Amino acid sequence: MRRKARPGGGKQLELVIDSLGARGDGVSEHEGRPVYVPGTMPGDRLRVKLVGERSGGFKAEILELLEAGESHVDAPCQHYGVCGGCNVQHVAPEFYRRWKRDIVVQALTRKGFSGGEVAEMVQVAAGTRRRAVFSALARGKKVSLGFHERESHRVVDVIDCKLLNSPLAGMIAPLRELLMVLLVPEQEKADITAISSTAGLDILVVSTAKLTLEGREAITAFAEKNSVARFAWNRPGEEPEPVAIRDKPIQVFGDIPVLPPEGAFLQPSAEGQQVLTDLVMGYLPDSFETVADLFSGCGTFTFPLSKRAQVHAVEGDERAVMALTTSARRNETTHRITSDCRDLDKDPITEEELEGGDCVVLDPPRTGAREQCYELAKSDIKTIVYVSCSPSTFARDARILVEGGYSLQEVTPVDQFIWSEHVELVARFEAEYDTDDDSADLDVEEES
Ligand SMILES: C[S@@+](CC[C@H](N)C(=O)[O-])C[C@H]1O[C@@H](n2cnc3c(N)ncnc32)[C@H](O)[C@@H]1O
Repeated sequence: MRRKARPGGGKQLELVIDSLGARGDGVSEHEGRPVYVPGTMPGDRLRVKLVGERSGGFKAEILELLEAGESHVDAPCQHYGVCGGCNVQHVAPEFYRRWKRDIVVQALTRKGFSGGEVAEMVQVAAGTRRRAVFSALARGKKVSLGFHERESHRVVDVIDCKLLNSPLAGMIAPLRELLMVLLVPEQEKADITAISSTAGLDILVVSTAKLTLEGREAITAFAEKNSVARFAWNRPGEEPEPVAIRDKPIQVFGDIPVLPPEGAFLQPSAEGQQVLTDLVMGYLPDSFETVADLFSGCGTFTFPLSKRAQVHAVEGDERAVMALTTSARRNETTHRITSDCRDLDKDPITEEELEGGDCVVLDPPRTGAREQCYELAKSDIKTIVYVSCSPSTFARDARILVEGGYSLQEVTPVDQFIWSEHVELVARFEAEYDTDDDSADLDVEEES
């Protein structure tokens, strides 16, 4: 039988890296096509092997680093190069800051913006991650617990992770021990969302493994020993079952305590949450009466916003809306909070529903908020603050808003996903002066 030809042919060559691509790989050129080499930097001289195709070019692996570029530094983590979590730990801090900010600038210039709107990037420190999703896999008598290798289903057995805060980092070894009881008998796998809260860890395991009596007892003992507030088990397609509840894993938004559902979306670090909240608050006008908080989650921005105005929070996850409304009912906020569970892609808040509102804050998932932005573009909302975790879908949506008569005033990149190619941002749009508006004409005449 003939063996399938390997893309790139396994060919070996020597090259020099020219730039760092948007996915964090060094980029060079071979036969007029780009060559992407993970773990490399501009100025690196290397011997590589072509191992596949990517984006009209080649993927390559390093065989030997012959000479390192001046911004190529040693990665601080022992799992670097294998773990898919952090692919740019080899980049010197100053180069890293410029490269990450530039990802935002380039996404905007591709959509016809000048890029001059982009402010300096705000960085969150390593060692602060309070929410992480781990993978676990039983093989024989062992369980690997950590993160996926890059572009692979293999799990890197993480000993030490530089991103995690100390409660999460300290949980890895005991959790691995526990998973031996839970996953080894059936040789199962699991996804584990772990969140640190003021009351202790909040852990959700999603797995098809059957939970035995021995497993339940092991979870209870683990929870007692490791300051776990809540430990829930979730078979896919079923509701999460709380197996051990020792306390309420409360999160605080503004100064309002909220009890999120198991495995809830939260900003990955408390520090990042504060940075984003401060930017959102700072981009809103000094005084306004109403604001819609779209894609509100459990109320990260809703509660701080409620100190300044009446808030209407809209979110697609029913359990998150429940957490938000329960907390709004229990805790006095200065202004009223209303909420709605709604799919904003299929059923965006319409131009008519937005009528008379002052401001909108939106924080969609990576796919952006195209349908919602078409409605916003037609509305008479004065200020829109857009929080995004994807510069490219943000730039697409920004173009919709600008074509609808908004101006993009400022964009601040935020680095919460440290040592990865992911970058977040907060942006402010203002409604442009409408010359067809008679009342606006009148105001100008009266002033002059
Ligand atoms: C990036 S998170 C932001 C959540 C919140 N603003 C925060 O900072 O914690 C995006 C939120 O959008 C929600 N979501 C995703 N798709 C949605 C949709 N089509 N309609 C409404 N909400 C959606 C998710 O459940 C998630 O809570």
